[in-house]
Amino acid sequence: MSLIFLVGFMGCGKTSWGRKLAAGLDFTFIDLDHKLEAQVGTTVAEYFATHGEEKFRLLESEILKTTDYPENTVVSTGGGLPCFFDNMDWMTSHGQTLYIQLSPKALAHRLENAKTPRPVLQGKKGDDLAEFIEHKLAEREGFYLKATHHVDGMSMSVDGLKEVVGAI
Ligand SMILES: Nc1ncnc2c1ncn2[C@@H]1O[C@H](COP(=O)(O)OP(=O)(O)O)[C@@H](O)[C@H]1O
Ligand SMILES: O=C(O)C1=C[C@@H](OP(=O)(O)O)[C@@H](O)[C@H](O)C1
Ligand SMILES: [Mg+2]
Repeated sequence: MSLIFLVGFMGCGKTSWGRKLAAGLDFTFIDLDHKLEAQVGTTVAEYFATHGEEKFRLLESEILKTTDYPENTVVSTGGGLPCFFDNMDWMTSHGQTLYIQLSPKALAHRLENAKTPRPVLQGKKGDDLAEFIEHKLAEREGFYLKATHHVDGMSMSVDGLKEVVGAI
């Protein structure tokens, strides 16, 4: 049973790399935000707006822990998931965890241009966004660093990721 959880800040590439890595390994791909959206029938942003962050955190944790994962699966998590409850410990005890590390500057650049709205960012732009990311990443990175493997988000490739997974 190989279960690989991708963790990291919003915009580091968990969803896009997760899909590519799963295809490269011939694994199943699950994005927990997509799973939540399918379950509640709205987008993450709409769910936040209607029910608030606290309910979202409870639901994403429940989905993480109750999903019936197929044998070989790459799981992309939401950027906040490792930082709530015992979610990070749960992932490290149920599979391998891989932190996609990116600088606040690179994250700000991606999130400024991202199509999917991130409610946690509250529509921030420019310097406000950059400052917010720096603080939020500092707050969250201790959780991400608990991951068993760390990869540089700027110099990633599917083959490089496969090598890391092979080593696992
Ligand atoms: N390797 C990359 N280089 C540049 N931009 C990227 C790369 N991977 C993802 N992006 C962009 O960054 C944004 C966030 O990617 P996504 O996979 O949704 O990240 P996450 O799931 O970690 O929030 C998207 O707009 C995507 O197009
Ligand atoms: O960092 C966060 O708190 C969040 C990250 C999002 O996922 P991505 O990291 O895939 O953007 C999504 O779960 C939600 O908007 C909250
Ligand atoms: Mg994502």
